[in-house]
Amino acid sequence: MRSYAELVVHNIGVLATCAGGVKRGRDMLDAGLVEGAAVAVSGGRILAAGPEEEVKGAVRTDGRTKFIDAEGCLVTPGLVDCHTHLLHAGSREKELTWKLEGKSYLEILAAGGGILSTVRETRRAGDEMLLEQTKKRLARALAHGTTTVEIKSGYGLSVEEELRALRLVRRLQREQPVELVPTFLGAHAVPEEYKNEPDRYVDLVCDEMIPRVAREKLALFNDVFCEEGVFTVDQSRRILQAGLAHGLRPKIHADEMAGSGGAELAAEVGAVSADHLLHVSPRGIRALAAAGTVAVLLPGTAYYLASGHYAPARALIEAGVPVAVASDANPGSCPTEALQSLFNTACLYLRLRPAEVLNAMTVNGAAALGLAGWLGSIEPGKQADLVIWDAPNLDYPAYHFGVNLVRQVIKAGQIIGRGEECVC
Ligand SMILES: N=CN[C@@H](CCC(=O)O)C(=O)O
Ligand SMILES: [Zn+2]
Repeated sequence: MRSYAELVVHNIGVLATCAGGVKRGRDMLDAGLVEGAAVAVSGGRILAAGPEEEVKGAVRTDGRTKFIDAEGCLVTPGLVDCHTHLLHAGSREKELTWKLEGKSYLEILAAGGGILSTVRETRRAGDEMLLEQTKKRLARALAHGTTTVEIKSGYGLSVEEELRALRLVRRLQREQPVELVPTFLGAHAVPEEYKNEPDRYVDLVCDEMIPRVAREKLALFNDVFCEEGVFTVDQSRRILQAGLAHGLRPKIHADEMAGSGGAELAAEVGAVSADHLLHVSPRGIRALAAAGTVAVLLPGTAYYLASGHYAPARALIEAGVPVAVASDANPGSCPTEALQSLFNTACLYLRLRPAEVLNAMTVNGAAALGLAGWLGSIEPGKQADLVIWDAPNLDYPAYHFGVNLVRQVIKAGQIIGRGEECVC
Protein backbone atom coordinates (compact mmCIF):
# COMPACT_ATOMS: atom_id res chain seq x y z
CA MET A 1 0.00 0.00 0.00
CA ARG A 2 1.15 3.53 -0.79
CA SER A 3 2.21 5.62 2.20
CA TYR A 4 0.11 8.53 3.36
CA ALA A 5 1.64 12.00 2.85
CA GLU A 6 0.91 14.67 5.46
CA LEU A 7 2.60 17.34 3.37
CA VAL A 8 3.38 17.65 -0.33
CA VAL A 9 5.54 20.42 -1.80
CA HIS A 10 4.70 20.53 -5.49
CA ASN A 11 5.29 22.67 -8.58
CA ILE A 12 9.00 22.82 -7.74
CA GLY A 13 10.94 24.39 -10.63
CA VAL A 14 14.26 22.85 -9.62
CA LEU A 15 14.73 20.41 -6.76
CA ALA A 16 18.33 20.04 -5.53
CA THR A 17 18.29 16.81 -3.52
CA CYS A 18 22.04 16.63 -2.70
CA ALA A 19 21.35 12.87 -2.51
CA GLY A 20 23.99 10.15 -2.58
CA GLY A 21 25.96 10.60 0.63
CA VAL A 22 29.05 12.61 1.49
CA LYS A 23 30.47 14.34 -1.60
CA ARG A 24 34.13 14.27 -2.69
CA GLY A 25 35.99 15.32 -5.85
CA ARG A 26 33.84 15.65 -8.96
CA ASP A 27 30.78 14.38 -7.09
CA MET A 28 30.67 17.75 -5.37
CA LEU A 29 29.38 19.13 -8.69
CA ASP A 30 26.33 16.86 -8.46
CA ALA A 31 23.56 18.52 -6.46
CA GLY A 32 21.00 15.93 -7.61
CA LEU A 33 18.94 18.39 -9.69
CA VAL A 34 15.42 17.39 -10.77
CA GLU A 35 13.21 19.74 -12.79
CA GLY A 36 9.42 19.78 -12.33
CA ALA A 37 9.58 18.01 -9.00
CA ALA A 38 7.67 17.36 -5.79
CA VAL A 39 8.53 16.22 -2.28
CA ALA A 40 6.18 14.24 -0.02
CA VAL A 41 6.61 14.20 3.75
CA SER A 42 5.21 12.18 6.62
CA GLY A 43 6.11 11.92 10.31
CA GLY A 44 8.80 14.56 9.84
CA ARG A 45 10.59 12.46 7.21
CA ILE A 46 10.84 12.44 3.43
CA LEU A 47 8.49 9.85 1.91
CA ALA A 48 9.29 10.50 -1.73
CA ALA A 49 11.14 13.09 -3.81
CA GLY A 50 11.60 13.42 -7.56
CA PRO A 51 9.63 14.16 -10.72
CA GLU A 52 6.17 15.42 -9.69
CA GLU A 53 4.14 12.72 -11.46
CA GLU A 54 6.26 9.95 -9.89
CA VAL A 55 5.90 11.40 -6.39
CA LYS A 56 2.14 11.85 -6.78
CA GLY A 57 1.85 8.25 -7.97
CA ALA A 58 3.90 6.95 -5.08
CA VAL A 59 1.97 8.46 -2.16
CA ARG A 60 -1.60 8.69 -0.90
CA THR A 61 -3.17 12.05 -0.02
CA ASP A 62 -6.57 13.13 1.34
CA GLY A 63 -8.34 16.24 2.58
CA ARG A 64 -5.99 16.51 5.56
CA THR A 65 -2.83 16.57 3.43
CA LYS A 66 -1.25 20.02 3.29
CA PHE A 67 -0.04 21.15 -0.13
CA ILE A 68 2.55 23.87 -0.67
CA ASP A 69 2.80 25.29 -4.18
CA ALA A 70 6.47 26.16 -4.76
CA GLU A 71 5.41 28.24 -7.80
CA GLY A 72 8.32 27.05 -9.94
CA CYS A 73 11.00 27.97 -7.40
CA LEU A 74 14.15 26.23 -6.25
CA VAL A 75 13.90 23.78 -3.32
CA THR A 76 16.97 22.51 -1.45
CA PRO A 77 17.75 20.73 1.81
CA GLY A 78 17.82 22.97 4.88
CA LEU A 79 21.29 24.43 5.36
CA VAL A 80 23.52 22.75 7.95
CA ASP A 81 25.78 25.27 9.68
CA CYS A 82 28.42 22.96 11.10
CA HIS A 83 30.66 25.56 12.82
CA THR A 84 29.31 28.38 15.00
CA HIS A 85 30.01 30.16 18.27
CA LEU A 86 26.45 31.44 18.68
CA LEU A 87 26.16 31.20 22.48
CA HIS A 88 27.74 34.30 23.96
CA ALA A 89 26.84 37.67 25.40
CA GLY A 90 27.39 41.00 23.72
CA SER A 91 29.14 42.08 20.56
CA ARG A 92 32.54 43.48 19.50
CA GLU A 93 31.86 46.16 16.91
CA LYS A 94 34.68 48.30 18.43
CA GLU A 95 37.22 45.81 17.02
CA LEU A 96 36.32 46.78 13.47
CA THR A 97 37.89 50.21 13.96
CA TRP A 98 40.93 48.71 15.72
CA LYS A 99 41.34 46.42 12.73
CA LEU A 100 41.19 49.40 10.37
CA GLU A 101 43.91 51.02 12.50
CA GLY A 102 46.15 48.02 11.80
CA LYS A 103 45.74 45.70 14.82
CA SER A 104 45.54 42.01 13.96
CA TYR A 105 43.04 39.51 15.40
CA LEU A 106 45.76 37.78 17.44
CA GLU A 107 47.17 41.10 18.71
CA ILE A 108 43.73 42.09 19.99
CA LEU A 109 43.44 38.69 21.72
CA ALA A 110 46.93 38.92 23.24
CA ALA A 111 46.00 42.34 24.70
CA GLY A 112 43.04 40.77 26.54
CA GLY A 113 40.45 41.72 23.93
CA GLY A 114 38.84 39.53 21.27
CA ILE A 115 37.64 36.18 22.61
CA LEU A 116 38.67 37.20 26.13
CA SER A 117 36.43 40.25 26.15
CA THR A 118 33.47 38.07 25.10
CA VAL A 119 34.45 35.68 27.91
CA ARG A 120 34.21 38.53 30.46
CA GLU A 121 30.83 39.58 29.12
CA THR A 122 29.46 36.03 28.92
CA ARG A 123 30.55 35.21 32.47
CA ARG A 124 28.70 38.32 33.71
CA ALA A 125 25.49 37.47 31.81
CA GLY A 126 22.63 35.61 33.47
CA ASP A 127 21.14 32.47 31.93
CA GLU A 128 17.96 34.17 30.76
CA MET A 129 19.86 36.91 28.95
CA LEU A 130 22.15 34.41 27.23
CA LEU A 131 19.17 32.31 26.17
CA GLU A 132 17.29 35.31 24.86
CA GLN A 133 20.24 36.61 22.82
CA THR A 134 21.05 33.18 21.40
CA LYS A 135 17.41 32.47 20.50
CA LYS A 136 17.35 35.68 18.53
CA ARG A 137 20.47 34.61 16.61
CA LEU A 138 19.00 31.17 15.93
CA ALA A 139 15.75 32.72 14.68
CA ARG A 140 17.81 34.78 12.23
CA ALA A 141 19.71 31.70 11.07
CA LEU A 142 16.43 29.83 10.52
CA ALA A 143 14.91 32.74 8.64
CA HIS A 144 17.90 32.52 6.29
CA GLY A 145 17.40 28.80 5.63
CA THR A 146 19.61 27.18 8.28
CA THR A 147 17.80 24.26 9.92
CA THR A 148 20.70 22.66 11.85
CA VAL A 149 23.39 24.50 13.81
CA GLU A 150 26.46 23.27 15.62
CA ILE A 151 27.12 25.44 18.69
CA LYS A 152 30.44 25.50 20.51
CA SER A 153 31.02 26.49 24.10
CA GLY A 154 34.26 28.42 24.62
CA TYR A 155 33.29 31.76 26.14
CA GLY A 156 33.23 30.38 29.69
CA LEU A 157 36.77 28.98 30.08
CA SER A 158 36.21 27.70 33.63
CA VAL A 159 34.72 24.38 34.68
CA GLU A 160 31.39 25.81 35.82
CA GLU A 161 31.06 28.35 32.99
CA GLU A 162 31.80 25.80 30.26
CA LEU A 163 29.27 23.38 31.75
CA ARG A 164 26.74 26.21 32.06
CA ALA A 165 27.13 27.07 28.36
CA LEU A 166 26.55 23.48 27.25
CA ARG A 167 23.59 23.07 29.61
CA LEU A 168 22.10 26.21 28.06
CA VAL A 169 22.53 24.72 24.58
CA ARG A 170 20.57 21.70 25.82
CA ARG A 171 17.82 24.02 27.08
CA LEU A 172 17.80 25.95 23.82
CA GLN A 173 17.18 22.70 21.98
CA ARG A 174 13.91 22.34 23.88
CA GLU A 175 12.84 25.94 23.43
CA GLN A 176 13.22 26.69 19.71
CA PRO A 177 13.01 24.70 16.42
CA VAL A 178 16.56 24.79 14.99
CA GLU A 179 18.32 21.45 15.58
CA LEU A 180 21.45 21.99 17.67
CA VAL A 181 24.65 19.96 17.85
CA PRO A 182 26.78 20.82 20.91
CA THR A 183 30.58 20.96 20.80
CA PHE A 184 32.84 21.46 23.81
CA LEU A 185 35.48 24.13 23.15
CA GLY A 186 37.06 24.67 26.55
CA ALA A 187 40.32 25.18 24.65
CA HIS A 188 39.14 28.28 22.79
CA ALA A 189 41.69 30.56 24.50
CA VAL A 190 43.83 30.57 27.64
CA PRO A 191 41.77 32.55 30.20
CA GLU A 192 43.32 35.58 31.87
CA GLU A 193 43.68 33.81 35.23
CA TYR A 194 45.96 31.18 33.61
CA LYS A 195 47.87 33.45 31.24
CA ASN A 196 51.22 32.73 32.89
CA GLU A 197 50.68 28.99 33.17
CA PRO A 198 48.85 27.78 30.04
CA ASP A 199 49.79 24.14 30.66
CA ARG A 200 47.88 24.23 33.94
CA TYR A 201 44.84 25.38 31.97
CA VAL A 202 45.33 22.45 29.58
CA ASP A 203 45.38 20.18 32.67
CA LEU A 204 42.08 21.69 33.79
CA VAL A 205 40.51 21.10 30.37
CA CYS A 206 41.77 17.49 30.20
CA ASP A 207 41.35 16.39 33.80
CA GLU A 208 38.22 18.24 34.92
CA MET A 209 36.22 19.76 32.09
CA ILE A 210 36.27 16.88 29.60
CA PRO A 211 35.31 14.16 32.12
CA ARG A 212 32.41 16.27 33.40
CA VAL A 213 31.17 17.20 29.91
CA ALA A 214 31.25 13.53 28.96
CA ARG A 215 29.60 12.35 32.20
CA GLU A 216 26.68 14.76 31.71
CA LYS A 217 26.57 13.93 27.97
CA LEU A 218 26.66 17.64 27.19
CA ALA A 219 28.57 17.49 23.90
CA LEU A 220 29.30 15.15 21.00
CA PHE A 221 32.54 16.81 19.92
CA ASN A 222 35.68 18.22 21.51
CA ASP A 223 37.32 21.13 19.70
CA VAL A 224 40.51 23.15 20.18
CA PHE A 225 41.86 26.43 18.74
CA CYS A 226 45.27 25.15 17.59
CA GLU A 227 47.14 28.28 16.60
CA GLU A 228 50.40 30.06 17.28
CA GLY A 229 49.87 32.09 20.46
CA VAL A 230 46.79 30.09 21.50
CA PHE A 231 47.22 26.28 21.89
CA THR A 232 50.26 24.51 20.44
CA VAL A 233 50.06 21.29 18.44
CA ASP A 234 51.28 19.33 21.49
CA GLN A 235 48.73 20.91 23.82
CA SER A 236 46.00 20.39 21.22
CA ARG A 237 46.96 16.73 20.82
CA ARG A 238 46.66 16.21 24.59
CA ILE A 239 43.24 17.86 24.69
CA LEU A 240 41.88 15.92 21.71
CA GLN A 241 43.20 12.62 23.04
CA ALA A 242 41.68 13.30 26.46
CA GLY A 243 38.35 13.87 24.70
CA LEU A 244 38.70 10.64 22.73
CA ALA A 245 39.31 8.75 25.97
CA HIS A 246 35.91 10.04 27.14
CA GLY A 247 34.05 9.37 23.90
CA LEU A 248 34.15 12.92 22.50
CA ARG A 249 35.00 13.03 18.79
CA PRO A 250 37.74 15.51 17.83
CA LYS A 251 37.30 18.68 15.82
CA ILE A 252 40.00 21.27 15.40
CA HIS A 253 40.43 24.96 14.47
CA ALA A 254 43.45 24.38 12.25
CA ASP A 255 45.90 26.52 10.26
CA GLU A 256 43.73 29.64 10.42
CA MET A 257 46.23 32.50 10.84
CA ALA A 258 49.37 30.51 9.99
CA GLY A 259 50.30 26.96 9.04
CA SER A 260 51.02 25.16 12.30
CA GLY A 261 50.44 21.49 11.49
CA GLY A 262 46.81 21.56 12.63
CA ALA A 263 45.55 19.59 9.62
CA GLU A 264 48.19 16.90 10.17
CA LEU A 265 47.11 16.66 13.80
CA ALA A 266 43.45 16.39 12.74
CA ALA A 267 44.32 13.40 10.57
CA GLU A 268 46.51 11.83 13.27
CA VAL A 269 43.71 11.84 15.86
CA GLY A 270 40.99 10.89 13.33
CA ALA A 271 39.13 14.20 13.68
CA VAL A 272 35.68 14.35 12.14
CA SER A 273 36.57 17.80 10.79
CA ALA A 274 39.43 20.27 10.46
CA ASP A 275 38.14 23.82 10.24
CA HIS A 276 39.45 27.09 8.70
CA LEU A 277 42.57 25.72 6.88
CA LEU A 278 43.56 29.03 5.26
CA HIS A 279 47.21 28.03 5.57
CA VAL A 280 46.98 24.23 5.30
CA SER A 281 50.13 22.63 3.85
CA PRO A 282 50.15 20.21 0.88
CA ARG A 283 51.12 17.50 3.39
CA GLY A 284 48.15 18.49 5.56
CA ILE A 285 45.81 18.22 2.56
CA ARG A 286 47.08 14.71 1.76
CA ALA A 287 46.71 13.69 5.40
CA LEU A 288 43.10 14.93 5.56
CA ALA A 289 42.23 13.02 2.38
CA ALA A 290 43.74 9.81 3.73
CA ALA A 291 41.98 10.18 7.08
CA GLY A 292 38.56 11.01 5.56
CA THR A 293 38.41 14.17 7.69
CA VAL A 294 35.95 16.81 6.45
CA ALA A 295 37.51 20.21 5.68
CA VAL A 296 35.15 22.86 7.03
CA LEU A 297 35.86 26.11 5.21
CA LEU A 298 34.72 29.42 6.70
CA PRO A 299 34.85 32.01 3.92
CA GLY A 300 32.98 34.60 6.00
CA THR A 301 35.86 34.65 8.49
CA ALA A 302 38.50 34.89 5.78
CA TYR A 303 36.52 37.77 4.27
CA TYR A 304 36.15 39.51 7.63
CA LEU A 305 39.81 39.05 8.60
CA ALA A 306 40.42 40.95 5.36
CA SER A 307 43.87 39.50 4.73
CA GLY A 308 42.87 38.58 1.20
CA HIS A 309 43.79 34.96 1.97
CA TYR A 310 41.25 32.11 1.54
CA ALA A 311 41.44 28.37 2.10
CA PRO A 312 42.63 26.38 -0.94
CA ALA A 313 39.24 24.84 -1.64
CA ARG A 314 40.09 23.58 -5.12
CA ALA A 315 43.24 21.81 -3.96
CA LEU A 316 41.27 20.17 -1.14
CA ILE A 317 38.54 18.98 -3.54
CA GLU A 318 41.08 17.74 -6.07
CA ALA A 319 42.81 15.76 -3.34
CA GLY A 320 39.49 14.05 -2.48
CA VAL A 321 38.83 15.80 0.83
CA PRO A 322 35.09 16.28 1.49
CA VAL A 323 34.60 20.04 1.77
CA ALA A 324 31.91 21.70 3.90
CA VAL A 325 31.21 25.42 4.20
CA ALA A 326 29.96 26.95 7.46
CA SER A 327 29.42 30.45 8.86
CA ASP A 328 31.72 30.44 11.93
CA ALA A 329 29.11 32.86 13.33
CA ASN A 330 30.87 34.58 16.24
CA PRO A 331 31.10 38.09 17.68
CA GLY A 332 34.67 38.75 16.54
CA SER A 333 35.82 37.26 13.26
CA CYS A 334 32.46 36.60 11.58
CA PRO A 335 29.46 38.41 12.99
CA THR A 336 26.65 36.90 10.89
CA GLU A 337 24.13 34.14 11.50
CA ALA A 338 23.22 33.91 7.81
CA LEU A 339 25.08 31.03 6.19
CA GLN A 340 23.06 31.86 3.09
CA SER A 341 24.91 35.18 2.81
CA LEU A 342 28.18 33.28 2.24
CA PHE A 343 26.92 31.43 -0.85
CA ASN A 344 28.25 34.22 -3.06
CA THR A 345 31.49 34.59 -1.04
CA ALA A 346 32.18 30.85 -1.34
CA CYS A 347 31.76 31.03 -5.11
CA LEU A 348 33.83 34.16 -5.69
CA TYR A 349 36.66 33.59 -3.21
CA LEU A 350 36.83 29.82 -2.70
CA ARG A 351 36.15 29.46 -6.44
CA LEU A 352 33.45 26.87 -5.81
CA ARG A 353 30.61 26.26 -8.27
CA PRO A 354 27.04 26.74 -6.97
CA ALA A 355 26.44 22.96 -6.80
CA GLU A 356 29.66 22.53 -4.81
CA VAL A 357 28.61 25.24 -2.38
CA LEU A 358 25.18 23.70 -1.87
CA ASN A 359 26.66 20.25 -1.18
CA ALA A 360 29.18 21.91 1.14
CA MET A 361 26.42 23.71 3.08
CA THR A 362 24.10 20.67 3.34
CA VAL A 363 25.19 17.05 3.11
CA ASN A 364 28.89 17.69 3.72
CA GLY A 365 28.03 20.02 6.62
CA ALA A 366 26.01 17.13 8.05
CA ALA A 367 29.05 14.85 7.53
CA ALA A 368 31.16 17.26 9.59
CA LEU A 369 28.68 16.57 12.41
CA GLY A 370 28.53 12.81 11.84
CA LEU A 371 24.90 13.22 10.70
CA ALA A 372 25.05 12.68 6.93
CA GLY A 373 22.91 9.54 7.21
CA TRP A 374 20.03 11.59 8.64
CA LEU A 375 20.34 15.20 7.49
CA GLY A 376 21.51 17.35 4.61
CA SER A 377 19.81 15.73 1.62
CA ILE A 378 16.29 15.12 0.33
CA GLU A 379 15.98 11.34 0.15
CA PRO A 380 13.32 8.92 1.41
CA GLY A 381 13.75 8.20 5.12
CA LYS A 382 15.74 11.32 5.91
CA GLN A 383 14.50 14.15 8.06
CA ALA A 384 12.32 16.56 6.09
CA ASP A 385 14.32 19.79 6.32
CA LEU A 386 13.58 21.88 3.24
CA VAL A 387 14.04 25.41 2.00
CA ILE A 388 11.88 26.96 -0.70
CA TRP A 389 13.85 29.81 -2.26
CA ASP A 390 12.76 32.94 -4.03
CA ALA A 391 15.01 31.76 -6.85
CA PRO A 392 14.38 30.04 -10.20
CA ASN A 393 17.53 27.88 -10.22
CA LEU A 394 20.63 26.94 -8.20
CA ASP A 395 22.82 29.62 -9.78
CA TYR A 396 20.54 32.32 -8.42
CA PRO A 397 21.38 32.24 -4.66
CA ALA A 398 25.05 32.21 -5.66
CA TYR A 399 24.52 35.37 -7.67
CA HIS A 400 21.94 37.57 -5.90
CA PHE A 401 23.71 38.47 -2.68
CA GLY A 402 23.06 40.56 0.41
CA VAL A 403 19.31 39.90 0.69
CA ASN A 404 17.34 37.03 2.18
CA LEU A 405 16.07 34.79 -0.64
CA VAL A 406 14.19 32.33 1.58
CA ARG A 407 10.44 32.02 0.90
CA GLN A 408 9.70 29.21 3.34
CA VAL A 409 11.49 26.81 5.65
CA ILE A 410 10.29 23.34 6.65
CA LYS A 411 12.02 21.75 9.64
CA ALA A 412 11.37 18.07 10.39
CA GLY A 413 8.15 18.33 8.37
CA GLN A 414 6.90 21.44 10.22
CA ILE A 415 6.21 24.59 8.22
CA ILE A 416 8.17 27.37 9.89
CA GLY A 417 6.88 30.40 8.00
CA ARG A 418 8.05 32.95 5.54
CA GLY A 419 11.68 34.00 5.99
CA GLU A 420 10.89 37.70 6.02
CA GLU A 421 8.54 37.30 8.97
CA CYS A 422 11.10 35.48 11.07
CA VAL A 423 13.84 38.12 10.89
CA CYS A 424 14.03 39.92 14.21
N1 LIG B 1 39.36 31.12 15.82
C1 LIG B 1 38.85 31.04 16.92
N2 LIG B 1 37.56 31.16 17.22
C2 LIG B 1 36.60 31.82 16.42
C3 LIG B 1 36.55 33.27 16.71
C4 LIG B 1 35.87 33.53 17.99
C5 LIG B 1 35.88 34.96 18.42
O1 LIG B 1 36.65 35.78 17.88
O2 LIG B 1 35.12 35.26 19.36
C6 LIG B 1 36.80 31.45 14.98
O3 LIG B 1 36.62 30.27 14.66
O4 LIG B 1 37.09 32.30 14.13
ZN1 LIG C 1 35.41 28.80 15.24
